[in-house]
This record gives sequence, structure tokens and C-alpha cells, in this order.
Amino acid sequence: MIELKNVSKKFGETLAVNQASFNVNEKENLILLGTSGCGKTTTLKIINRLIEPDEGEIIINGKNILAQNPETLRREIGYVMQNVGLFPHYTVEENIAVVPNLLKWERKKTIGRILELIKKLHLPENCLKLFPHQLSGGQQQRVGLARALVANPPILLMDEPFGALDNVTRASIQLEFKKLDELKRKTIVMVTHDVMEAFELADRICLMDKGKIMQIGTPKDLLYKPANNFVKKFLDGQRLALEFKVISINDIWNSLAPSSKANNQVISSELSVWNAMEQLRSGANEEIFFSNTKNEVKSADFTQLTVAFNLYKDSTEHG
Ligand SMILES: Nc1ncnc2c1ncn2[C@@H]1O[C@H](COP(=O)(O)OP(=O)(O)OP(=O)(O)O)[C@@H](O)[C@H]1O
Repeated sequence: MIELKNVSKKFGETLAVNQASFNVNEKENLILLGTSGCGKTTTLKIINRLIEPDEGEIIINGKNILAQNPETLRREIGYVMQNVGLFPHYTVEENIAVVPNLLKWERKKTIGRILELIKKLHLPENCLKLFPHQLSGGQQQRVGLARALVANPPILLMDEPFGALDNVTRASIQLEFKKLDELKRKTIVMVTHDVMEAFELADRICLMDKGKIMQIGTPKDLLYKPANNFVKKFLDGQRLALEFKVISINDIWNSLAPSSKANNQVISSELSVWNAMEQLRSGANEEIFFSNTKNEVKSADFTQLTVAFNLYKDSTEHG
């Protein structure tokens, strides 16, 4: 759906993006990951023409975007800016209504859509008349997301959408983000410098360094089949935690005990071991039940999950 071919951008002597090529499939979440200054934001802004490349092509749904009117292009592309970027002198409602007003929607349609979105994003209705500085950081972030989603664009670009949040708020918004129906239907390109966040949310990760793409692949690809030493070293510091994120209950299925007495809370076996442990930590029960696509049910407590995880790790490391 989105295709970048040999895209480069220089600022003075700095080669911010160096011959970047990748595809983003429909309804995929591709995350641009890398340290500060590696060219993530520049790459993102090239996709909606906030920055014009010096070289290369960007094709969206078969059309070269450089031949399109930028305003028309941006109607199809929602954009969540770094540091939220709400207009300080507009109320929350006015901030979210920017695009509908440009599109000359009837007021009733705009209000209906805004109310629908703030409900989905767990914002209180009385925040609509407030100004951004009267909201918490997490609420502002949600308003930024509502503004990007309001006209239901098929593509969403997000630049460090959770960057300004404390760790606890960040983790809970990430979780909501994953569950949000509106987002499951979208093709998303997201920027982050946070490896754990990328591993939590990405279908595929594009790891960059000094303007160059080092590897594009699933979190599992990067972890177990690093394309080069840079990729391996980039992940090494958090390797164990990342393994908990990429290894799913399906992967350790054979080491878990079958169960016949499932309680009413059966969780999909697609869950990562990390998230299963989080559920155990936050829940009241000492064991949880999983079911796979064949409707088989298995159960595990914390110790059983750890043992099965270690067995799986041993088998990947030695076989
Ligand atoms: N408008 C600009 N003028 C001059 N240099 C720029 C400009 N925008 C970006 N750069 C430079 O290009 C390089 C890539 O910047 P970019 O913002 O794309 O990186 P990034 O990976 O998104 O970093 P960060 O996470 O800090 O935002 C950096 O060296 C930056 O200083």
C-alpha cells in the first residue's frame, strides 16, 4: 500500500535519510526504530510531504505522491505529531474538529463523530470545552489521536505518540492502543526510539542508523535473525525482556499442561509470555487459562510459564 523506493534527504551536509526503501502492507503497523537523529521523523514526514525528498519515489496505492496535491494527499493520512502538537488556544473540541471543518462537514456530523471518538478513547465528555493545558499529558495524547482519526483516514502516521508519558501511563495507553478497533483497520507507520514499545506494538520493525535502514522484519526476525552486528548489539541490552515479548503462548504450547476445567476467562494463546505474566501479576488468580485455534485449553501459573519459556529458549539456542 505504501512503497518507498530509494528515498534520500539531505539537510546541508547531513544525510538524514540515505536510500531508504520499504513497503508497508495494508493494515500493517510498521515501526521506525532507532536512536535520536537516525532519520525516523524525516522518513515519516516524507510520507505525507511535510518534507520533500531529494531523491526517490513514494507510491501510495499505486500513485506517486510527488505528483499529487499535498493537501489532497493529507486528507487520506492522519498524523499524530511528536509532543502532541495541539493548538493551545483552541478548545479540545476545536482541536479535534480541524479536519472536519476543512472538509466542510455539517456540524451535526462533526459533533457525532467527536463524541464517538472521545468515548472510544476514554476521554470525559466535559473535556471538550477545555483547553489542552487543562488536560493531563495522557489526555492530551488521546486528543491528538482523536484529531488524527476523526476523518477516518486509511493511513496513520504517528511520531513518538506515547513519548511524553510516564512509564505507567505509557504501558496502559499502549495496551488500549492495541485493542482499539479504529486502529486495527488502519495502515500505520509509527516512530519510536523505545525498543520495548516497538516490540510490543509492531507487526514489523524498520531499524535505522545514520539515515540507513539496518533491517526490516518482524520482532522475532530482528531478535533471532539479525541482519548484521549493529542489529544484534542494538537489542542485546534488553534481549531477555524482548524474548518474553516475542515468545507467545503458542510457542510454548507443548510444554503447558492440558486443562479441562477452564474458567470463564480463557485467553488467546497468541498472547506473548510477557503479557500472560502481566495478567497473572495484575489479576486475582494464580493460574490462567489459554485456548488455541483448535479450541484446546491449557492452564499455567507463574512457575509453569517460566519453566516452559526456558525450555523453549533452550531449544531455540541449541537447535
Ligand atoms: N529541518 C532540518 N534542518 C537541518 N537538519 C535537520 C532538519 N531536520 C532533521 N535534521 C537532521 O537530520 C537528522 C535526522 O533527523 P530526524 O529528526 O529525522 O531524526 P530522528 O531519528 O527522528 O530523531 P529524534 O528521535 O531525535 O526526533 C538529524 O541529524 C537532524 O539533526
